[in-house]
Amino acid sequence: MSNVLEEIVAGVREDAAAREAVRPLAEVKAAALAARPALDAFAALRSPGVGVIAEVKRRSPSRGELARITDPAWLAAEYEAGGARMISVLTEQRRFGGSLDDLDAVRAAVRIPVLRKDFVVCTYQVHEARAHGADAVLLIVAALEQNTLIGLRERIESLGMTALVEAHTEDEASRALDAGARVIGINARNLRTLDVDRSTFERIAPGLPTHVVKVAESGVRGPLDLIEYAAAGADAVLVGEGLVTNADPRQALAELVTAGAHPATPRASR
Ligand SMILES: O=C(O)c1ccccc1NCC(=O)[C@H](O)[C@H](O)COP(=O)(O)O
Repeated sequence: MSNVLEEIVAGVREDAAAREAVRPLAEVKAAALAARPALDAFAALRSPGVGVIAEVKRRSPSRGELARITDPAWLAAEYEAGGARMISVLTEQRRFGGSLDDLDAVRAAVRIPVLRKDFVVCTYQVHEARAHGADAVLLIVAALEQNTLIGLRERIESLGMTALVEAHTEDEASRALDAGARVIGINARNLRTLDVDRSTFERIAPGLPTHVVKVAESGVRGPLDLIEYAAAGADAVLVGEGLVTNADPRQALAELVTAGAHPATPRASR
């Protein structure tokens, strides 16, 4: 694990333990079972065109403060109106400024699937995601032992949600496949240097089987970046900074969606 990832995960474990001390697992499990059934994020990502997963992202280790998001529900509704396939909500608090309150607000504001984007390392967080209305949950291969990765993926899917399994290298992509992932994100952000290298996707994605949904994560700042990822086989892109720093996120999103639906993109008619 890189140092940044290790530090983030250590904080996440402490915070999850603190929440569990207040609201025990049994209670969260009951709330997850009582929640409205999860929407089918897998189907949403497989529909024609290159989909956009639009992220609610306040700040990050690599870029510091990105945007003062005072109303995540408004932002998510703008994303939905612009044509987003799914909303990604960063719920990690210490380094990204997110929270489960953001997840609640976004869930209540949109009809499309919502992803809990966090550093998920235990089953408590998975049940918590469902209890707060998430339809999909991110799992980062680099943060997890293989048996834990398999267990968490199975738990996510047993609750009707979709696991987006994130890889940064060929080895991690093959671990994601071995763990049974149906949706694999290739993140172009190197977790040691935090630099973004979009060629990571074109290096790794062609090695993945066609039945796997491929999500290109990080580094999309405009339609040309989406087109580049689409040419390399992306089914969807995950975009944070390029949207939250734009004065008109709905318009910025709509421009990406238009590019993703263009007949020249490989997925436009699929
Ligand atoms: O964004 C970071 O600095 C970061 C650092 C360490 C671990 C994860 C990090 N980001 C999470 C993400 O994967 C991005 O938020 C997501 O892919 C969107 O990226 P971007 O469009 O470049 O904001």
